[in-house]
Amino acid sequence: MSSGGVARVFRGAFAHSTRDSVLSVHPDFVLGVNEQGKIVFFEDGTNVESLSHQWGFETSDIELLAPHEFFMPGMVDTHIHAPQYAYTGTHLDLPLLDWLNRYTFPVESCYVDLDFAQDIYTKVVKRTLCNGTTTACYFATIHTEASLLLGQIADDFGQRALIGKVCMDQNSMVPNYKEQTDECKDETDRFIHELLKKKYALVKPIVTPRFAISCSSSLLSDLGKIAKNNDLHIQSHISENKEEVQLVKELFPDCTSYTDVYLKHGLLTDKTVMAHGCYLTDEELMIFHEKGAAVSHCPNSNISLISGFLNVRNVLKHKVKLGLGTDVAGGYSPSMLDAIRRAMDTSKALCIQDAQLQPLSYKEAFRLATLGGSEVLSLDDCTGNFEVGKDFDALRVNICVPGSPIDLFPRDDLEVILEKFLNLGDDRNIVKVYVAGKQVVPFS
Ligand SMILES: O=c1[nH]c(=O)c2nc[nH]c2[nH]1
Ligand SMILES: [Zn+2]
Repeated sequence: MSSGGVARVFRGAFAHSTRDSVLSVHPDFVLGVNEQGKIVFFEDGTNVESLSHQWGFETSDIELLAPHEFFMPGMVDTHIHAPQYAYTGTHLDLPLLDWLNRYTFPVESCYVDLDFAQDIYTKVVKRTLCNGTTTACYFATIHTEASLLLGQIADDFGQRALIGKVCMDQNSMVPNYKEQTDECKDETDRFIHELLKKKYALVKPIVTPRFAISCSSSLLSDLGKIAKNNDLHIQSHISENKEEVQLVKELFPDCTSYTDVYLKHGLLTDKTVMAHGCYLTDEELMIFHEKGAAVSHCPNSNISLISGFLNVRNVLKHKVKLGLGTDVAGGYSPSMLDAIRRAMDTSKALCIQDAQLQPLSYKEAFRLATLGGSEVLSLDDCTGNFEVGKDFDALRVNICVPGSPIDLFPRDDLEVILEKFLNLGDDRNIVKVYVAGKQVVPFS
């Protein structure tokens, strides 16, 4: 395309969320992307002539979408365990703590083997990208080298990612899967500095205490300091299952709540994302709000491990930042479309129990999977929707691909098409994926 600051121009239907609107649909818009992958204009299709003069492109160079196609923002998986992809879709017969001991820790301990890591990590990055996850917030394992490898693979395939080397110095059930406290702190420092040294444009480290049960108080404090000194993101788990909440109470008797454990150790900041939160009290949600900390709602995992139901309405009422996570492999699906569907199912299940509750709409679930996720990861200045100045992270969706699981009818408008895609679509309908303006699916 001609010079003048625009590298690609698309024209067709767009759907996204904004700060003020849970769903904004534009049946005929034009969007321009510059060489740096940033959106430089996003306007009504009737402005195309003046835009072509202003930005110096030929209208014949515009990429036109078909009537059954639309763009939506790439989805943000705010919580996924890359190593657990090795057994996704299996091992869902035990509650959380038994599940960790029986299946998760033995598998995660294998990532000392970099060939094994390379295979699984390549597959999880490719699978999530094909399913429309343009940004992923990953847990890796305790192994620094394999965690760095996950960062390299995400960078190679062009996925935006936060990568966490898992920190744990307590593990009575699988004692070979933990580190000594000092070693864990030193390796976390090394991981952060090695990853930052790579200067990947879209891949950054995130401080990752596994959860309060597998970390000593001393390790939690060290990690709080590391995050503060390096201005880093933090991720962990909180209040997923009743047995876990009870054990945390016993392990940290000086703390008033599970939230207080992380608060006291400097781990609850405006760059913190905590997965699950099914049993957070209103007082704890108020602390989340005050600190600007976020919750990752992982509905597939919450049901699969029989953990609990997160009341999304109550989280939103407390103005706590909220996004969706697949939580592979406690959640059996790596697709954020599944997370959207399970979030709506969970909300409806809660409505069966309480007729006063308002179910989550598909529009709200769409927002959580896109803009909400970007807010959770404090990346909403660069991704989450099609605002000018943000990176072009987008899915080109085609409802009428061969073998499509969706049928369209003449009266289906853009909102109906979007709703059908969210409820019925899959990776066959996601014909192209862009991250920061670069086409990353189909793979080059
Ligand atoms: O769903 C979960 N998956 C995990 O790997 C994990 N570790 C601590 N708590 C956890 N919850
Ligand atoms: Zn998890």
